Amino acid sequence: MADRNSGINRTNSAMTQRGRGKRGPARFAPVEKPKRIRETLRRLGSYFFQEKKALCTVFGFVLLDSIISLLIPYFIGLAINQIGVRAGAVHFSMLIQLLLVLAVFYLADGLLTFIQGWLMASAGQRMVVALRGSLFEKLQKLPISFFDRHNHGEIMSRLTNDIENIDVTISQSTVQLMNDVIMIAGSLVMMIWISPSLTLASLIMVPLVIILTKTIAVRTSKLFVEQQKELGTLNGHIEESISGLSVIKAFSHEQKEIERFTQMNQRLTDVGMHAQIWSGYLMPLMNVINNLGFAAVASVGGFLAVKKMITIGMIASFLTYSRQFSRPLNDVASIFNTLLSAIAGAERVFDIMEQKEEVPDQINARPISSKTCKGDIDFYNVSFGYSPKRMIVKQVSFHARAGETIALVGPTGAGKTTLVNLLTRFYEPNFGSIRVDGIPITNYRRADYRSLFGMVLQDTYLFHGSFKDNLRYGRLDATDEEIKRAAIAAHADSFIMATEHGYGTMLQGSGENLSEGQKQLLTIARAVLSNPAILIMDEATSHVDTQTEHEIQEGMRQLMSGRTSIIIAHRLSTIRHADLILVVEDGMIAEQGRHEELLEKKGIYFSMYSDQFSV
Ligand SMILES: Nc1ncnc2c1ncn2[C@@H]1O[C@H](COP(=O)(O)OP(=O)(O)OP(=O)(O)O)[C@@H](O)[C@H]1O
Repeated sequence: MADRNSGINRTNSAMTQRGRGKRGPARFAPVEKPKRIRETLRRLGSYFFQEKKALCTVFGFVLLDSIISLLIPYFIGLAINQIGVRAGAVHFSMLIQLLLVLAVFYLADGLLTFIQGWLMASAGQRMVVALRGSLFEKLQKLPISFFDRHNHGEIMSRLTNDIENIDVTISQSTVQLMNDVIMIAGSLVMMIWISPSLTLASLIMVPLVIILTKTIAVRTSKLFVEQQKELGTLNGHIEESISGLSVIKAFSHEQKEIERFTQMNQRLTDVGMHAQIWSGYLMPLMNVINNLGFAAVASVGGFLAVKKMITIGMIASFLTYSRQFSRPLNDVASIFNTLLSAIAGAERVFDIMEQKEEVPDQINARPISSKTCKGDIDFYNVSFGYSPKRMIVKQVSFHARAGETIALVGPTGAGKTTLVNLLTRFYEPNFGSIRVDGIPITNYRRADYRSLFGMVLQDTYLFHGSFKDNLRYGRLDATDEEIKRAAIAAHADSFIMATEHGYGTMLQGSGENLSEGQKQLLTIARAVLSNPAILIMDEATSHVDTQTEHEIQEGMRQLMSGRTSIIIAHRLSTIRHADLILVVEDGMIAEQGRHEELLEKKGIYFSMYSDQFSV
C-alpha cells in the first residue's frame, strides 16, 4: 500500500514484485542487552511524553486517591480506639462521625479509580495509535531489500501482537504503577509516624522481596523475549502456508505442513509455559514472605501493646499500612513481568524503527512529473548485486531515446527484472549511474520520480474493493468515464460488464475470483489510466492467451506510443516491433539492436528466436 500514500503510479505493489524472496530468516542486529532495554524504555518514554497532559491529570487523580487510601486505615484505627479505649462507654456520636467520613472516603476512592482508568485507557489508546502509525509509516519508508530479507508474517506479528502487548501494559499497568509507588512511599511514612520500631520489624523482609523479584525477572525477561520471537516465527509460517496453500495441496504436503506447524506451536508453548511457570513462582513466594512479615509485626505489636507503648487501634492501623506497603511491592513485582513482556514487544517494534530507510532525497532534489518528463533513459556502466558479494548486473550501458520501446530479453535469472528495479530506484546501483532526461535519477525527488512509471508486472496486485476502486488505484482523480475508457483499451471492459454489478462488483479477497489473465488485463487498464511517462511491462501478458494477447496488442501499442516503454518478454513475438532489443545474459548486455539486425547477427537472439519459431 506504499504507493497509495506516496502517489506512485505503480500498478503492482513493490512487495509483490518478482525477485522478492524470503532469503534467510529475519534477523536484526544484536545490541547489548541492558543498553537495549534502556534505549527501548527511552523510546517508549517519548510516546508517553506526547501524552504528558493526560498523564499529569491521571497522576493528580492517583495522588488524591492514594492520599484517601492512606487516610482510611488511620480513621479505622481511630474508630477502633473509640470502642477499645472506652470499653463499656462507647462514644457513639464520634464513632458515627468517623464511620461517615470513612463512607465518603470509600465512595471517593471508587469514583477516582473509575476516572483514572477511563483517562488512562484513552491516553493509552492514543499512544498505541501513534506507535502503530509510526511503525506503519516506517514500513512504507524501508527499502524493498528489507522486505526481501524478512518474513512478512513476522513483520505483521510486530504490528499486531507486539503492539497489542504494549497496549495492554500501558492501559492496565501505568495507573497501577503510579498508585503503587505512592502507596509504598505513603504507607512507609505513616508506618514510621505510628511506630518506628514496628516499621523496622516489617521492613526485615524487603531485601528478600527485592532479591527474589530480581532473580525471577532476569529469568522471565529472557523467556518473554523468546516467546515473542517464537510467536513471530509462527505467524510468519501461518502467513506463508495460507498464501501458498494451493502449492501445498498440489504437492500433497498438508501433513508435512501440519507437522512443521505442530513443532513451532510446541516450541511456542514450551517457552510460553516456562515464562508463565517462572513468573508464577513470584506470587506464592511473595505471599509467604509477606505473611512472615505480618507475623513479625503482629508479635512486636502485641509486645508493645502489653507494655502500653501503642494502642490497639494504632496496631490495627499499622497492620493495614504494612499490608498496603507490601501489596504494591508484590504488584510491582508482578507488573514487572507484564512490563518485561511489553518491553520485549517494544524492542521488536523499535528494531524495525531502527532499520535504515531508503536513501533520503537530496536537499535540492528536483521535482519532475509525467507531464514534464520526456522519458530519455541512460544507463552508464551500471553494476549491482543484491548482496555486495555477488554482482547480478555487470557494467550495463545503454541509451533509450524518449518515446522508444525497449525490449529486455534473455534467459531466466539473467537480470532483466533487476535492471528494471534499478531504473525504478527500488534498489540503488553499487557502481555507475542512471539518468533520465540527462539528469542522474538520484537528483530527482523520489516520490516524483516514481510517479513517472506505470508498471504492469507478472504478479498482479489487487486489493479487496470493487473493480472501479482497483482501477482507480492507477490515478486517484480519474472519472468513471476515464476508468471505462482505460478498461476498454485493455480489453477488460467485457468481462467486468459480465459481472453482476459491473464496475461496482466487489473483488473477492485480492481478486481470487478472477483468472490470472483477467488480473493482468486489469493491471494493464490501470497503467492506461495512470498515463505515465515511462511504461514498464514485465511479462505483462504472460497469463493471457495468444488470441487475447493479439487483441490487446493494438491497445498496448496505443498505450506505448509517445512514451518510453520497457518490455520484458519471453514470448519474442510480442517485442518484434521494439526500437531497441537488449539481450541480457549473466547480468550483461550481450547483444543489442532491432529485431532484424539481431536475426542477421545470428547470435544469441537468433538462436532464442529460432527455438521459439523454428526458423
Ligand atoms: N530480491 C533479491 N534478492 C537477492 N537476489 C535476487 C533478488 N531478486 C533476484 N535475485 C537474483 O538475481 C538474479 C537475477 O534475477 P532477475 O529477477 O533479475 O532475473 P530475470 O532475468 O528477470 O529472470 P526471469 O526471466 O526469470 O524473470 C537471479 O539470480 C536471482 O536469484
